[in-house]
Amino acid sequence: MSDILNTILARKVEEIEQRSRMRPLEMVRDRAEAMAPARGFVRAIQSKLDAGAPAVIAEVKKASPSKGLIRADFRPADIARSYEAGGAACLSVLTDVDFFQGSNLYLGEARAACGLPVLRKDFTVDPYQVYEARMIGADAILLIVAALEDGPMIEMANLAHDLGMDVLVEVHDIDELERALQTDCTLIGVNNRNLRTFEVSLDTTLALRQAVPPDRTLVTESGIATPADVARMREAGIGTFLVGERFMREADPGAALQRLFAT
Ligand SMILES: O=P(O)(O)OC[C@@H](O)[C@@H](O)c1c[nH]c2ccccc12
Repeated sequence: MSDILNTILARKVEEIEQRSRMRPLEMVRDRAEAMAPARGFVRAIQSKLDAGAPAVIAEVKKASPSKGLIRADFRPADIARSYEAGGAACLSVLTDVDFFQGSNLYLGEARAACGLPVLRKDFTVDPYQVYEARMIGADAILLIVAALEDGPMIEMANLAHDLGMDVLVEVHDIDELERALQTDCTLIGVNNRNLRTFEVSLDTTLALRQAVPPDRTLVTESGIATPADVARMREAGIGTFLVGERFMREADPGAALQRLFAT
């Protein structure tokens, strides 16, 4: 099977080999463990929800394999400040270099420019990356169930928690959701985009909604572009959103956030 997800994962394994030769695991682990405590990612979402407001995880995303270059004028610090002013609960920053034109540096720049908790958005397949995430300042990581066996998924979720980070566990269908529920992660992301075909449908979220237990928080991810999309999700009881492209195409991403979620 040579779909895009498999291509990315194969490259990721090489990338981790290269990185760990440059900077061995022990060094990354020591630095991760010496970091100041993480900002509470789940906590920031919960406080929006408690106030009756939508909780928006606003994404800092320059490009993607499906859309190519999304934002030419890409300054992560400015984007982060704009998102914070626009009422975002948290940020998500793409750090994958080869497929999303992301960077670990972008995460640091965005985080330093605001007070929001930041998710490192990458394809996490090895504990090395969990330590690395904390070392670069991440407050949360993404685990994509489609990319992981159960053992490593649970192990890396536990490691992230031990390092004080929160975890967003991403699923696309009911089988993946059942696997995700083996972890004790609060945030369950339902990706409306199929990472193998790039097809996007908000029906993905609606189909899985009932199967997410009440002690978890469903995060609807990808393809949210219009007030009608937001209304449809809110009518289904969903309050937490991960949005990238829609904001990245606007000069002022935070103002676009405010407009999209104005009721
Ligand atoms: O730009 P969009 O359609 O608003 O989507 C944001 C986010 O959901 C998407 O970037 C994403 C969701 N899961 C991922 C996994 C890897 C890379 C990217 C993603």
